[in-house]
Amino acid sequence: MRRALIAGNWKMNGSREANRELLDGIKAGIGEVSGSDLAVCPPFVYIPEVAEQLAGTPVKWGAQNVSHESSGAFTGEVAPAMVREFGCVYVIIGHSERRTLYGETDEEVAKKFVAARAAGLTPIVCVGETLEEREQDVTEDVVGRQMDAVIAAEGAAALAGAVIAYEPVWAIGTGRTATPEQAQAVHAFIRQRVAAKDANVAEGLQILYGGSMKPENAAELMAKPDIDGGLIGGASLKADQFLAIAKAAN
Ligand SMILES: O=C[C@H](O)COP(=O)(O)O
Repeated sequence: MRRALIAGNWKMNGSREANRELLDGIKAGIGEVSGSDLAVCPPFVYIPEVAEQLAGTPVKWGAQNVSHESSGAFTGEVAPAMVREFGCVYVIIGHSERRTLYGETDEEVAKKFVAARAAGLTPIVCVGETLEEREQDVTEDVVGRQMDAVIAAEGAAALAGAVIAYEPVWAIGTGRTATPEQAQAVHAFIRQRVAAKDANVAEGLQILYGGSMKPENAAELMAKPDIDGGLIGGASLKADQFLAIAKAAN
């Protein structure tokens, strides 16, 4: 039985004050969450303060991106070991905003996956198709290609302990959620893709759904057999909503 993970991707949002308020709210309600693990991924600069505020709580934290390099002349980049030093457990890799707005390729995502693991981080690898790709009926081609790039990097065994997030790009921040059936179909496809290489790893793999997940649709989505939690954007910025999503997995 896979345990659910509810991870908040704060994206480029927050302030020191707003973060404190949000984390205070999460900490106050965490006692009612029993069926899932929780994590938040703030912007880099807030990681040290978030680490202090969450120390000793069951809530883990992570980064939204990392370099595939470990050190050197890479202005503006942050190495995996650096965020690990501040207690990050997770790192989001290959979010569609990174792929679309910053040109990250499948190869780059695969390199970051390798670097993150080498530093002891748990990568949350994002995959997903655009609306145009869904309409052209090439969702499985796109997601399969994105998965294969990661699998090829170090073999399927490297996915043991990693996390995949299926995020249909057309559902991100749009209020338009994939139906539980649409999401389940792609989640099952992802698991199958890994199972073709390593059935045990596939069975244990946490596959999160992301894209306008909110308290109203979380239970229905997570009731599907291959949906093991959520990568939450907008709703992770409100403690009550984030906790309600987490409780939907109880
Ligand atoms: O990483 C999170 C996803 O991009 C989902 O964002 P959203 O919940 O605001 O649609």
